[in-house]
Amino acid sequence: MGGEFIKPIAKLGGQIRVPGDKSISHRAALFGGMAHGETHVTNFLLGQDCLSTLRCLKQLGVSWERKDTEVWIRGEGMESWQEPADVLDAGNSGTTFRLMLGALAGSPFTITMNGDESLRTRPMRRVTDPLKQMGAQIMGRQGDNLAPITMRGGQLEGQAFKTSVASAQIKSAIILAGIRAKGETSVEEPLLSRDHTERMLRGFGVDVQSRNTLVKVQGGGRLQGQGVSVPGDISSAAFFLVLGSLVRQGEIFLPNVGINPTRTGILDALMAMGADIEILDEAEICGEPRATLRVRPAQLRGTEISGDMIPRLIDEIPVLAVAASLAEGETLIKDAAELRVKETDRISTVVKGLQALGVKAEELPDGMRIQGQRTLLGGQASSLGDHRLAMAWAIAGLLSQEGVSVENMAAADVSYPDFLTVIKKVAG
Ligand SMILES: O=C(O)C1=C[C@@H](OP(=O)(O)O)[C@@H](O)[C@H](O)C1
Ligand SMILES: C=C(OP(=O)(O)O)C(=O)O
Repeated sequence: MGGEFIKPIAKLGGQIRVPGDKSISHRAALFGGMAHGETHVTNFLLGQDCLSTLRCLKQLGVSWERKDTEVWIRGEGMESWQEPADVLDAGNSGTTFRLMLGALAGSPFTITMNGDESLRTRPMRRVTDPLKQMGAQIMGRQGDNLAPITMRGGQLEGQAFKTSVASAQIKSAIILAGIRAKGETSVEEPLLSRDHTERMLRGFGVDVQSRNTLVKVQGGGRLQGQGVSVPGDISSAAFFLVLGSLVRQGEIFLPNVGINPTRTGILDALMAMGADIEILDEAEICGEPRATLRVRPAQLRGTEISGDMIPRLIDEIPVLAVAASLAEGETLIKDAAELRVKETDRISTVVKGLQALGVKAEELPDGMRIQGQRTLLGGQASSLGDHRLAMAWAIAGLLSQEGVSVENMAAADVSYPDFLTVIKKVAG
């Protein structure tokens, strides 16, 4: 197997400015396209996923301009959206697919949404069912569950939904449809998922009520264009939090990282494992808290990660599993069956990848068990086209004894286009 060879490092230092938050960038672009007036986004993530959202908006007739990480969207309201002449392609992005469906459910025309090979295997009934109940007509493969999915939107009726999984994509799709529905729409989830939609919609002038796991919105709301300053992505910072904790020497500063409490499970988990992470210079801008994170090496110990912690660190589990491999004792991750429906089945792919690197890891139906060890030998690993795996295996390489060759490292472009450049700089 070829791949990108990532060699071990013993020390590192300095400052790493991680790119803009993926969830917040998607929402800034989409809400800007739904709004009236200009939305100016700074620190927009140039990952493939967020570029897919921008492309879909263009196909609907929304005009925007981008210069590096700044985006200007000239919204004319959802009423101005036009039936696209071609299929809307969400690429690898579940967020683009599900949030777009929700936003378009009130549009009186027909769209077809599709995605790449991975996205075409991911479950969509979790959003098509509620949107159908609200009044949209939807057809897709395997009982309207798999892309390509065709929808004819129209008059929607507000409804009260209870979801069986904690998912910000389901919650957001329903709320976005609810803005265009008659009456009240509410979503209650079993555990609190990330709340960027609720926070940002309030900034755009929509009256979104939320209490614990219940969110309500009244139909007929109007979005007003806004300035959105996107914080750095804590899901991207996670790779350096793990690296900085387990490297032998050095200190890293990560400025302007989003620390919304629905996203900081990774900080709680690493600190429970004994990590030396300090949160400095806290500030709140555009309704989203952010801070500088300082990380220093520490002896990590195994822990249990389960329950309401899971939605707060769901995308960080691949790199957390690498941390667990080098912690003292066992780490148990459970209640995380959602990992099976991400870009890959991340329970199976993470466990198999760790095993290939010589780690004792075991797959569980809803998680994994990992035996920590003193050293990680290294070897070969593949991203299997999953961006989070590509980056987790690169971190394993930097922390290994003999290096790791990562097949299809380019998958990282989905959420962190400069990752390899940063790693090479860090590795000297
Ligand atoms: O709403 C979002 O921006 C996201 C929600 C999560 O997915 P689910 O809603 O499927 O849990 C997360 O895994 C994904 O990376 C981004
Ligand atoms: C699951 C992810 O994203 P999405 O669902 O948008 O494809 C992710 O970024 O890890």
